[in-house]
Amino acid sequence: MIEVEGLTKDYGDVRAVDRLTFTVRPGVVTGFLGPNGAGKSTTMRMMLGLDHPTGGTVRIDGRHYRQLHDPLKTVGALLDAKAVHGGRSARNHLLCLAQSNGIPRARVAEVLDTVGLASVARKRTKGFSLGMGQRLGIAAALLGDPQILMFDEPVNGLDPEGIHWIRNLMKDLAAQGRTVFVSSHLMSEMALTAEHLIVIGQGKLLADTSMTGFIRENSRSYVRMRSPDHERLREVLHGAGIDHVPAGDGVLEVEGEDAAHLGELAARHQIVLHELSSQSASLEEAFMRLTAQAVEYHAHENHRAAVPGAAPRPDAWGADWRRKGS
Ligand SMILES: Nc1ncnc2c1ncn2[C@@H]1O[C@H](COP(=O)(O)OP(=O)(O)OP(=O)(O)O)[C@@H](O)[C@H]1O
Repeated sequence: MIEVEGLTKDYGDVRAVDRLTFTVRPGVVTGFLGPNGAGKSTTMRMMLGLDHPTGGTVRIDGRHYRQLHDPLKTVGALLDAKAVHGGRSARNHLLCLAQSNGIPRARVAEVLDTVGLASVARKRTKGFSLGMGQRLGIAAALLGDPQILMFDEPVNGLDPEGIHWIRNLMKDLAAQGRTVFVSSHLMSEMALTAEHLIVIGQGKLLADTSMTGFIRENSRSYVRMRSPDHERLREVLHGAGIDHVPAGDGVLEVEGEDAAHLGELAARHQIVLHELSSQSASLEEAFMRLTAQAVEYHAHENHRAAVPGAAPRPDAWGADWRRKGS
């Protein structure tokens, strides 16, 4: 397992990671979520001994990364898929890694096969597509057959087939009893992949919970009602002491009541309904609600999404979650 305790990283005046404490356990895929600039990559780099913490510790199977006898056989990582020498073939890249880490050559063919790159193994990697590069990075992570795997944004830029493949691979690795820690900004993807979640914002831990618990605790369930007799419906709801919020287009949103009760109430007052539907928030909404105050980079047109207490705006997702500097 991976144990993070009080992990802190300052870059000058910027506190990128702020006293993080959590444990990543084997047997499940653990998703690592956070807005751009939340500190995910910095945390992963510190886990792998690539950055020095300002404070705190990371233990991998009880040891610091630098104390591991066979690092590649203990923990495999995909951090930056582009960090490959473009002049080398995929096979040679992996052979070099295998040789310098005491891994049998035969393992190279195995992992190339696992990631579906066997047919292009002798091609230079500089001609590789983004997806092929990601697959090669994953092959390198799997090379030492490690029990612990860390992937930073593994589905970035992949097509649906590639995303589907990585999702199944993560689940298979976890089902084999391995520890799988994966960061992503694709919430919908994480909902399909991860069973446990670590959520951070501005370097701080916001949630350490199961996926179902996270959605239950942070999402909002409500009923959408729409009637041609909008004003009268509002009066009836008001008269019954039921809070409701107009959501545009004649829609009213009601929290804390079930749809059947609201439908019967409308029927008793002979109010025609054009819509009566129970809504429960997706992971995207839950995540945006939780991190609304910790989002570092906002789209200009959607400030509302980051205002504390403002209603979540899933439609603002793509804009809010653009990479810094893009
Ligand atoms: N080498 C560095 N020097 C100075 N500041 C840095 C450095 N690396 C990261 N930071 C800052 O630390 C904070 C966390 O960055 P980090 O890249 O870890 O976040 P992230 O969650 O991985 O973001 P993203 O999703 O955009 O990749 C940001 O404010 C970033 O600007």
